[in-house]
Amino acid sequence: MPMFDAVESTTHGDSLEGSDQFTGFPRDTRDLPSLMLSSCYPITLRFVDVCYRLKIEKRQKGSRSNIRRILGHGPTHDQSNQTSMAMIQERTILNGITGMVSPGEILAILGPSGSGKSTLLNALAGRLQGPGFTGTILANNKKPCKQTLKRTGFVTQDDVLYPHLSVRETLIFCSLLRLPKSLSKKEKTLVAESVISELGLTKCENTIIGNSFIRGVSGGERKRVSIAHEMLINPSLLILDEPTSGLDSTAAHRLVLTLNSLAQKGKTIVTSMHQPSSRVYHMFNSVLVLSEGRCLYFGKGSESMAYFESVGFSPSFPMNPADFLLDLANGTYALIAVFLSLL
Ligand SMILES: Nc1ncnc2c1ncn2[C@@H]1O[C@H](COP(=O)(O)OP(=O)(O)OP(=O)(O)O)[C@@H](O)[C@H]1O
Repeated sequence: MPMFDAVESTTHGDSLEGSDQFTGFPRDTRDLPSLMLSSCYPITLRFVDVCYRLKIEKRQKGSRSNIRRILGHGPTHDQSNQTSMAMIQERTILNGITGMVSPGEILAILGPSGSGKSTLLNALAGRLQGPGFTGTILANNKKPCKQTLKRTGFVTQDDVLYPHLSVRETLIFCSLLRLPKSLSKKEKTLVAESVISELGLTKCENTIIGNSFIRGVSGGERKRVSIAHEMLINPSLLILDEPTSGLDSTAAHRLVLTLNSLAQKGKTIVTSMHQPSSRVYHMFNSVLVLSEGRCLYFGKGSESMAYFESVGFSPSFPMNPADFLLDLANGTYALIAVFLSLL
């Protein structure tokens, strides 16, 4: 891809000649803003057999005594003995998830609530550790190193932004905090301004963020600010947890168009999504459908319907592929349980 020309020679290395180790920004910052959004170090992300198991304490009679404790009526001796009879149960949150996504592509993780989307995104971002986590995650065929993790932007479901700052103040403030010391204050401000323009936030740059008590930017603009916040570090891999939740179909479409334009610039994008419209669905290069922690489908979004038709599942009338996949993942079709048990 032409936009990778600047880094082609270091495709699998972790040193970017002539650029900052932290951000991949060019050291020569004369044309910093435009360069920062157009060049990035390509990351191909592969994940193989990702599993996550949790040990969960299942209390047999504890819930009642817990309520009594909250209400200030401490448990009796007998009840406290019952509480201690807790059973440890193992729960599988992710079960053998495999897939990959390349620079320039959007991988969408679809699935009903509780199917493991956020857990998988956390795993891909290197935020999931502990004995319950197994499997392999590779960035450019290597275990992600510190530099790769620094080039990973993670937009969480619940963004934490300062309600009293304007969009512009928020991004300049974050830019001053997050960008390396090698850049001057003026350069950091330029980076923030360029991100504001890239994310289509110019119109509301002087509006305060706000919260449920103070009126501020709209829900869609707020999501864009969260993405802009991560864009400040010029990530090669951008992971987003439900970036369209709470948005209407048009705002969601606009936001995914923005993600698409970021992907076109060579970024690798992984996003979870609850209920994409069909026009949003068609913008995904690949789709991974989760159902109770298992992978129901991984492949091109455009081929999912043909695949399910080939194994005996097809809707009785034309419908949005995303709705159909979610119906399948929710077990709406009786035979899907049998199909899942064969996976
Ligand atoms: N640390 C934890 N302790 C107990 N249960 C957990 C933990 N982490 C995840 N889970 C459970 O794992 C399941 C998957 O959670 P996850 O947040 O990944 O789902 P999700 O698909 O992102 O859901 P949503 O769309 O509602 O955000 C849920 O049932 C959740 O309760």
